[in-house]
Amino acid sequence: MSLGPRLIIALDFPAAAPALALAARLDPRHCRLKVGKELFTAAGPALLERLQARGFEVFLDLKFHDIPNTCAAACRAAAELGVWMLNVHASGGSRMLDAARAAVDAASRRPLLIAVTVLTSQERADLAEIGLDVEPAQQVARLAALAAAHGIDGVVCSAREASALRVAHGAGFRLVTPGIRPAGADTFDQRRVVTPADALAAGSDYLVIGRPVTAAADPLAALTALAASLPAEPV
Ligand SMILES: O=C(O)c1cc(=O)[nH]c(=O)n1[C@@H]1O[C@H](COP(=O)(O)O)[C@@H](O)[C@H]1O
Repeated sequence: MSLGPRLIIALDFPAAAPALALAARLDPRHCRLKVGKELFTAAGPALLERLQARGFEVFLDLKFHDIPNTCAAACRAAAELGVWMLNVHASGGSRMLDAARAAVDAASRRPLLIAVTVLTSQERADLAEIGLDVEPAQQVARLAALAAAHGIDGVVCSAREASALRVAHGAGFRLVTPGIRPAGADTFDQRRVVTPADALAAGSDYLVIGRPVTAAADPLAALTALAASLPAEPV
């Protein structure tokens, strides 16, 4: 099974213009694009249409987390935008996951439905603060098992957890890993970071990369260097 381009560039921009400007320098054969809360709130579905018209597959990262009915309706609306992938929070629980899955299953072009486990910006102390006295890896394993049991296509996690999840859930379970940082790069607010090559070696299917590319003085050069640090795309 070909997974297509493994790199997903996070277009975390405040408006359509800088996002389109970067997309114009990228090749849909080499990467996919992620549109998240900031850009989608600012630019809306029209931007998705423009990116998709340029041949990009889009991960719409709105991390829905709500009562089952509301979450399912949001997933239905997102699927109608023709996106390749969308996500919900696994911690919304099994009834929410079932409702989200039923909504995407009914779509004419079914997107991949991915569940966010523990945000890559969180470490043990962040979980303790919200009443979870566990290591992130343990909570990720729990939430991934819940997602898998409810027919979700995969999870967002740190690549630190990827090898254990690959063993637990097998080859078809998509592992989407943000918190990717080339060695020595600024981690910013991320905590569970992994280098691009280590993330792939650990079994990540897709590497989500934002600021190491988008905040670089020359984003294209940063992306080229990053891609060069990886083994050739498997086909
Ligand atoms: O769902 C996501 O994409 C996501 C989940 C997560 O646990 N951590 C995480 O960083 N993300 C997103 O991945 C991107 C990472 O961006 P950088 O930290 O700039 O590389 C951001 O757009 C985040 O919203």
